[in-house]
Amino acid sequence: MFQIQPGLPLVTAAAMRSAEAAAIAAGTPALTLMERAAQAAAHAILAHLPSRRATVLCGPGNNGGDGYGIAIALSAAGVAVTVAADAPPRREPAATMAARWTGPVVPLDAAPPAPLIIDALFGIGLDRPLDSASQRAIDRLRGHGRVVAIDIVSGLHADRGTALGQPLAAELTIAFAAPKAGHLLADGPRHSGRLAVVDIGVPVETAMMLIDRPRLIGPAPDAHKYDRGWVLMVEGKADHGGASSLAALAALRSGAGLVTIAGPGTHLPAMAVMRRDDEEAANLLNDRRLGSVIIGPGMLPDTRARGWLKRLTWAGKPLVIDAGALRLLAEEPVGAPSVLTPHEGEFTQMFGPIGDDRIAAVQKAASITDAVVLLKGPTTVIAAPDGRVAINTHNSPWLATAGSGDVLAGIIAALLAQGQPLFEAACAASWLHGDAGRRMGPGRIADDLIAILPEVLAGL
Ligand SMILES: NC(=O)C1=CN([C@@H]2O[C@H](COP(=O)(O)OP(=O)(O)OC[C@H]3O[C@@H](n4cnc5c(N)ncnc54)[C@H](O)[C@@H]3O)[C@@H](O)[C@H]2O)[C@@H](O)CC1
Ligand SMILES: [K+]
Repeated sequence: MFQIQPGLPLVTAAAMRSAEAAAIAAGTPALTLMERAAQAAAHAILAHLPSRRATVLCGPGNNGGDGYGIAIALSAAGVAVTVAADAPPRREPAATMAARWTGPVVPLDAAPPAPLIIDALFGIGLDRPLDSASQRAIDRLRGHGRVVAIDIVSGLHADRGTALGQPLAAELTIAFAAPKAGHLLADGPRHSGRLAVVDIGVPVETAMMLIDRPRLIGPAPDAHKYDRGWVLMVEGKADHGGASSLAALAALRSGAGLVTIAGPGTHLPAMAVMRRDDEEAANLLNDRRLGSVIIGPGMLPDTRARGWLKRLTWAGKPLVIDAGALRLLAEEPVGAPSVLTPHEGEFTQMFGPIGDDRIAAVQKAASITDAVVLLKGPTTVIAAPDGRVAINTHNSPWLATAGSGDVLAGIIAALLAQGQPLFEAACAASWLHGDAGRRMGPGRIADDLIAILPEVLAGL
């Protein structure tokens, strides 16, 4: 039913450097790349934040070189530009670019406030906290002009998004060739402003992507309810029953044809949901029409949960393992193809502290568990054991509400039951869940997220 778009490629600093090296080896001189970058950035600046006066902060490396190139292009377009730099770059191609600039240059400590401030101090080469001269210039200009960051806000770690110092938050970031992971993680989103990606003729190859809107293909005219996916929800504790109901309903609302709840309770969250006791439900695992299983919402790590995980390992159906069931994985790894959906607390309990490098932490977890791991949070990171990584920023703080995770588990299970591969299902579900969140507002609860899902699907 869904076609998952590959998404926008995302790069680390290392991937960007090898793409650049490949472009240079294929015959494009580094100076040409810098000229293209500067032209494209100046063009974007004139289009998005036109101004008659600008200060360009130029650093010691190629990001600084881009800054000189931008200064040249903006001056040619009639903007009064002052470059602020403590010394011109010494390495090529930045040195050549800087030598072409014949306009005013002042030391960083004298950088004049201007309606437009262009931050070309450091790009993907920043490897330590901002030096004191750069930090002072940034602090002095903060609040004294609209800021455009070149490639990445100076002072953000290109791979982790963590702030190395107190960077100048930008209104617009112009990224070359591809977004960097650092734009989207940790401190990245609140410092980067709008992100404009400009083409400089450097093709990037990467196993990392920014999740994009999935495409919905309606059911075939002769589709049977089983073709639309049959999900089994292993119910949690009766007094946590709400979690299972939310997951079951979310699976139905995101397109599953049929949902069966396994457990001794009596509550049915919708007319279309069937209930079977544990023994009957275990037999369903032999039915080849059963597409996926959710285990964990509302569940305690007890004997029943352990029994189910054993059965599920043996059955081999695609699983969504969430909440209570995650805690059991340390004692009993699950052999079936799985998507694990921990929040930060659960992740830390399972794998130890996340640390600064969120992507590396999730990649490691995927490799240890041989499962797709989806780490929930303001920026969701998903990793597959084969090394693929996806980041989802299409979300909303309204998603931080009780039961929201159960809804996500239900959406993933519906997509798995429809035959989507694990990684793709997790990526698309994360986007759909985020889109529902964006349609929420004050006073809404997880039940409303489910009610919004048809609207989300209709908007695809
Ligand atoms: N990758 C590409 O294909 C292209 C990259 N370009 C630009 O090149 C940039 C990368 O250039 P570089 O590798 O020269 O790196 P940067 O310009 O980001 O900075 C590296 C320089 O800063 C120094 N440095 C690092 N951290 C510091 C700190 N905290 N305090 C003081 N000095 C510090 C380093 O020793 C080095 O001299 C990109 O971000 C982009 O702006 C563009 O010119 C176009 C092509
Ligand atoms: K920069």
